[in-house]
Amino acid sequence: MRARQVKSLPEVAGSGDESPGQSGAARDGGEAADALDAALRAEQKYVTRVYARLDTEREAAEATLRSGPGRGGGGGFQAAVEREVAAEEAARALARLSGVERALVFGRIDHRADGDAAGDTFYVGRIGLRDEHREPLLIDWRAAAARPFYTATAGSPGTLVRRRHLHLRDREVARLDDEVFDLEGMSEDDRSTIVGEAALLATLRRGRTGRMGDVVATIQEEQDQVIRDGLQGVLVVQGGPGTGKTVAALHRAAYLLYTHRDVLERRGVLIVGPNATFLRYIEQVLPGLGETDVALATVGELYPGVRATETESPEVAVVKGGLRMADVVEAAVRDRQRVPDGDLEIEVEDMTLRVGHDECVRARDRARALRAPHNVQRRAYAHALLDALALDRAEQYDRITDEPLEDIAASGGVPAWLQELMDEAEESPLLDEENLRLAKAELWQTPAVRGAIDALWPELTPEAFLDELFADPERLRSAGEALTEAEREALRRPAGSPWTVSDVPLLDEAAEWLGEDDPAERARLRKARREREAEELYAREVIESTGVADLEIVDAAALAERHHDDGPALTTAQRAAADREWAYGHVIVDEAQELSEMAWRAVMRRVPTRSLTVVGDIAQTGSPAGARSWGEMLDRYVPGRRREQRLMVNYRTPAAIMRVAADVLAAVAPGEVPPEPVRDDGPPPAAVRIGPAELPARLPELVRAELAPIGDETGAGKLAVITSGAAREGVRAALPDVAAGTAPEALDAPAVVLTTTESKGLEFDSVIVVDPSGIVAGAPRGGQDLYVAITRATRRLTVVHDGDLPEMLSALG
Ligand SMILES: Nc1ncnc2c1ncn2[C@@H]1O[C@H](COP(=O)(O)OP(=O)(O)OP(=O)(O)O)[C@@H](O)[C@H]1O
Repeated sequence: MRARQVKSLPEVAGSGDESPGQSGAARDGGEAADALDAALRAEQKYVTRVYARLDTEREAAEATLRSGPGRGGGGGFQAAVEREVAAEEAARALARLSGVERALVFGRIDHRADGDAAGDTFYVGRIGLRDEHREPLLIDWRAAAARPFYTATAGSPGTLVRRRHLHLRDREVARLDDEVFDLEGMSEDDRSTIVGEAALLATLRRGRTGRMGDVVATIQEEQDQVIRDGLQGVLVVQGGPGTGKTVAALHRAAYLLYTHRDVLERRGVLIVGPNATFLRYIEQVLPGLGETDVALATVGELYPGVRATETESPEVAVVKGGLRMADVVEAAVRDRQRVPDGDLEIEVEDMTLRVGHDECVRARDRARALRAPHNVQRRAYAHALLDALALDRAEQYDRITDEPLEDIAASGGVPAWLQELMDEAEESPLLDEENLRLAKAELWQTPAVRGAIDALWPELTPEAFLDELFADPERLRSAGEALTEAEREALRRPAGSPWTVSDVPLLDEAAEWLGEDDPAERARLRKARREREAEELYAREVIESTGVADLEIVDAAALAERHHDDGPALTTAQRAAADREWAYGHVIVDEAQELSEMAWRAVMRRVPTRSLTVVGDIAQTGSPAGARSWGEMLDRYVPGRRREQRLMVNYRTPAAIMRVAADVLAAVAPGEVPPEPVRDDGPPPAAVRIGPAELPARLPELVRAELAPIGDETGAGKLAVITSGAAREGVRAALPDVAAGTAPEALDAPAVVLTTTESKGLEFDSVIVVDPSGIVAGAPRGGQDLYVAITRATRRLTVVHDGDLPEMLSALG
């Protein structure tokens, strides 16, 4: 049973009193109303003060920005940097202060009195603010002092005597919810971690807007543990649908950046999510949480320069996602490092230059022995062959000039002085160092030589390499020994085919083996990186020495960048996203169950410190190349070193829908326990039988009927029609006016048609699932897809079917 200790004022009489610790003794209605008024007035006064402070700070930042860094003003580089620091600080402060207008203050905690001394009271909000005397006015939700607001439970309230939720409408205090902790006699129930229930349920009842809500005011204890877990190592967050995994992961990103800013501001945080729609869905939340330096990417975007969105058939996805592809890529790279079958022979200016087969093999082996990627090893191979070719040419020249003399010598007519010269020449090397260098350079410019070396050991981009591999059955056969004939056949496709999501980890793998293809570009990047680091160090020193060291709002890296190239300042996230070899300070993977083994390799490469948060639900794995267990994917990277947190409370799906979902879960993942729903509202889910022929007439009707109550209740509801792949075209034809797919506008539309894959991670007030049997039959993990589809609803679920309902939905029959 859940302990219900939350009362909305005015039920909690006396809690309007400023003195903490009073519990709700019964009073008559008049007194309670007075208490509520007094409480609201007192809180309004405080909230007004906090907003006034926000305005003052905003104006100050604006004024600094208006005066600008100033172009002139002398004072040398140091002064120029100082002015930039001030402007930079002001710009960042302004961005920070502007993003928090809504619900700036949302909580208050009262600590127990200590002897005669009154207990401390703190207000908790989206950022920290101090008054004009530098006294704390508002505590940042991520600060240690705010922690009890999230962690206190009836069972373990710590030193708290009261927690209060403040609900603001614009800048007005609209409602208060109090929780008065009774220190005696309240047993701790597992589910009593759902604290602030009234505040929570109010948040949950809000209509969906197509954007993930900001739930910073109602973070729950089990989520708080996830958010504030340490930075080091791998944290796995396993939880059923709607348990707030994404919410917790986003708040964790904000929390980590706040708490470990020193490490993370320069290295950044990467969030990997399932699809572009999903990332769009969450990206507005991050600035709201006070952070902008977080890079978001799908797996299809992990390799700079490619944005893959197309997926493959399950068979191809399984092959491309499997670890054996790492061997295939390695073997295919080695296949591009050839020696000629016999001797290497090249026609140059009427002369046949020759390098013996054995020498070619030695050159290749020496190049391969270098611990360097293919394109770098190629240079060693080319040098060795050029050496041999230059020598061969010199010998041939030598023979030509020597021949007439040798003829004379053979006839015994060589004068002594000439014999001496010939002996000397015999002993001295044919080419000195300088001549060798010149000869090699010249040969390198000769098309026949360059062509021969390119053919043996070509310089390769990952794109060209993979394209050629998949287009050439011979290459696939040679490199794909680890695969079956059918698997190799599955990989085949015409040259120039568009990149798919499962190609991206392979491009990344290939890039590791091949290395940068342009040494000059690589050197330029290295030099630029070194210079920027020096600038950053300098900017940091200036920031510290000038005393504007409220460092959380000054980014030395961005400042140095601006100084460095005078171009637009790039954020850490932007720089990181453009650099394949960027090492992030922390990586968060959401819907992580979908990542293939090859995708995990690409992710792990981006975080050599193995500081990761892995968020997902094994029972929702839809991708045939995705995870069956966390150990299967992660153990090889962090053997025995991962922590696991489970989220067990479902904040999204009402109990009646969850009962149906539980049957599906039992069928597809018998070991998994469905999360317990918090909500018990909304109508029972329904099944409607509609044949394909009737869809055009009846589906629009159903959509209209579903949208009407949503609109009436909140005015901002959302509906999704989630369909099987097989029924998709029919559904779209039946709903020509309804948005479809993952285009950005679709999120803002009142209704949208999606496939199960597209609906991953999203939620809607009302969901119509079309063709459940088709969903189950349409993919190797179709049952999991159905589980995902029916758990997207926050209020209403209708299942449209033609034949019999699948067995696992029999509760709807
Ligand atoms: N503490 C909370 N207070 C208010 N709302 C919450 C809280 N935690 C989660 N929610 C809400 O519950 C819903 C589900 O959260 P979220 O999308 O993070 O779940 P999830 O575990 O990622 O789900 P899925 O696995 O199905 O994608 C969201 O609307 C979120 O705002």
